[in-house]
Amino acid sequence: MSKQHPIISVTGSSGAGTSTVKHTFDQIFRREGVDAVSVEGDAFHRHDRTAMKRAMAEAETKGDATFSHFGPDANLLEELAETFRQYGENGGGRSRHYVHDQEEAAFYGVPPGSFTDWENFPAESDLLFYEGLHGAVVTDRVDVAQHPDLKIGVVPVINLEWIQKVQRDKVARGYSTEAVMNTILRRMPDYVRYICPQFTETDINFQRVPTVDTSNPFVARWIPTADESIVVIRFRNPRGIDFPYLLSMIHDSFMSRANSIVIPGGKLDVAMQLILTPMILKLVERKRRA
Ligand SMILES: Nc1ncnc2c1ncn2[C@@H]1O[C@H](COP(=O)(O)OP(=O)(O)OP(=O)(O)O)[C@@H](O)[C@H]1O
Ligand SMILES: O=C(CO)[C@H](O)[C@H](O)COP(=O)(O)O
Repeated sequence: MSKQHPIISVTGSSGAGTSTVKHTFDQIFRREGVDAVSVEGDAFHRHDRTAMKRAMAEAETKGDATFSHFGPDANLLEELAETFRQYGENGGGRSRHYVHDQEEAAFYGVPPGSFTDWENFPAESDLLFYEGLHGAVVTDRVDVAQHPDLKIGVVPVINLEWIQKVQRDKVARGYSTEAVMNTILRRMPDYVRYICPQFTETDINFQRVPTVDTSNPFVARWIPTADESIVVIRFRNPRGIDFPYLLSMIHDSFMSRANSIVIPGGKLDVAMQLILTPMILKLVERKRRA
């Protein structure tokens, strides 16, 4: 945590919607004139796609069929924690991009499945914004969660998360349903051990819940729309959250617990703006005063 160089982390599983939520943050940053350095969690994968396949095959020869991108050994979590620590100390650090598909390859100029070179952060920025798998992770070797000043969880209920992953991986990344199912199965132990526990570390969780039948996510032909879902927003510490204001601004919202508000799916963007803008401004004002 740092007054001078604050960090916001948005954490979610693969397909949860963290990249989508980044657009909402980008809008807030642009509108409020906040200069944010962006870090994608995939930049801290340990291996490129070819090396990852090799590492998975090697693990399998040793009887481990669950080596995955969700776990600590497939990622540079120490480096991620060190990047957060360094940014908090002096605003410095570096990142890179993991290129998933042809479109990104055309943009970054390196083939799908590879990394761009590491690049240093610009000399001046207002805050660091992380979006990815491990923004609030704690393992026996590393504590990433201690660094961000604001931690957000993006956590659709699991059937919906799988539908989002299957559709995105098939349409945008060219994988078959079978291949995505195998990835989900491989990652399950790490999902339980390293992804889920993060959502007790986060300050606010946004959990999208479909209101249509998603009981077999592997045959769904489209992602339930905003109108076909509700969102549960849960605050770890509800003190200081102006619930009457949120309830009055978000039509058809209601409190389901003392620290949780439920909103119609179509109001997610406006709810995020109402909730997050004052929090972001507080961090930036604290920085400018420090
Ligand atoms: N609130 C939402 N409503 C409808 N569709 C959504 C929503 N959030 C995400 N999606 C869809 O789900 C898919 C996955 O979302 P996204 O790419 O943002 O996930 P991600 O968490 O960034 O995944 P990864 O870490 O694997 O890149 C996309 O097709 C996206 O359009
Ligand atoms: O979404 C992911 C993690 O957030 C991807 O599964 C990971 O980045 C590896 O990608 P690929 O399987 O396309 O090489």
